Amino acid sequence: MRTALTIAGSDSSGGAGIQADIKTMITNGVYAMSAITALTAQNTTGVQAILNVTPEFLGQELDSVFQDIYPDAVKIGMVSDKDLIHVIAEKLKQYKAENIVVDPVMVATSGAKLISDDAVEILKQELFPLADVLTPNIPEAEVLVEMSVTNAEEMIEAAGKISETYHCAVLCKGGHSINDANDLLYYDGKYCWFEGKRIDNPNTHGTGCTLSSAIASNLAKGYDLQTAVKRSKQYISGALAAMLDLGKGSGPMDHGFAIRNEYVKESEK
Ligand SMILES: Nc1ncnc2c1ncn2[C@@H]1O[C@H](COP(=O)(O)OP(=O)(O)OP(=O)(O)O)[C@@H](O)[C@H]1O
Ligand SMILES: Cc1ncc(COP(=O)(O)O)c(N)n1
Repeated sequence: MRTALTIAGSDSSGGAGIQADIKTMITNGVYAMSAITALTAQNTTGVQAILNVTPEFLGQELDSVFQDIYPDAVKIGMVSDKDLIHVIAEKLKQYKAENIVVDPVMVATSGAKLISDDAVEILKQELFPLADVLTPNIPEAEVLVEMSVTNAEEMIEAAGKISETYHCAVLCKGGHSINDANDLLYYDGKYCWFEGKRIDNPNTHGTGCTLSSAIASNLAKGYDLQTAVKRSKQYISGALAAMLDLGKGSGPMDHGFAIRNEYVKESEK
């Protein structure tokens, strides 16, 4: 069986972070492992508290995983502290990790800041150059290129700049755009769109985590990047269309859709 590792924060409400990643990896047909960067006390209305693990402990988690069950792909989500980012970069290099998907998580759907200001710089310097694909949403792309992104042309320009700077593919996600939910993949100086109809569902807690984990799972299974993104877009659309409505704020998605319909059987092929 192919294997995937998520390096991310725990979300006590189960909608985002490690919990979303593991649900996604299972339903996308890979064995899921985790190295937790932080515990969050969080729900659909906000993030109430964050407790980072120590850099030493994160290093031990990564040693435990890499020295035993080597992951076929690695997804990196919330890492709020620069020393933690440093450890991740060192370990990914030491173990020659492959198929690295970096979701540059900055702000939660609920508005809470999930990364310290000085950590963004270290993320750019140390982790982005190791990534095979970066998956910023529009506000994150704006921070990374210091320009506003309000239409398709600006998405192409921003993704192109990020791709050229860090020498990796960039998937600029369109969930925050006004009209459709079209995502743009920029790689090797080319780009292509993955079109999605906007689903009228306010419960989008964890969409970014889910998409990046689905991409990592599909890369782990040996799909090329374009196919991995295509399958992952299909997965996130299915999870949103299931219209789960839990909690008082922007609720989580229903990964069970994949078990109830043919997605799981299909993903095992
Ligand atoms: N209402 C929607 N209808 C259809 N697809 C959506 C919708 N909202 C988000 N998506 C899709 O979900 C994926 C994640 O995109 P989004 O821009 O929401 O990322 P994000 O902001 O990082 O997510 P998060 O909510 O975890 O922070 C993309 O494929 C995007 O197109
Ligand atoms: C632990 C953790 N990781 C990532 C997110 C971002 O997800 P979202 O923007 O959907 O809240 C989050 N809220 N919590």
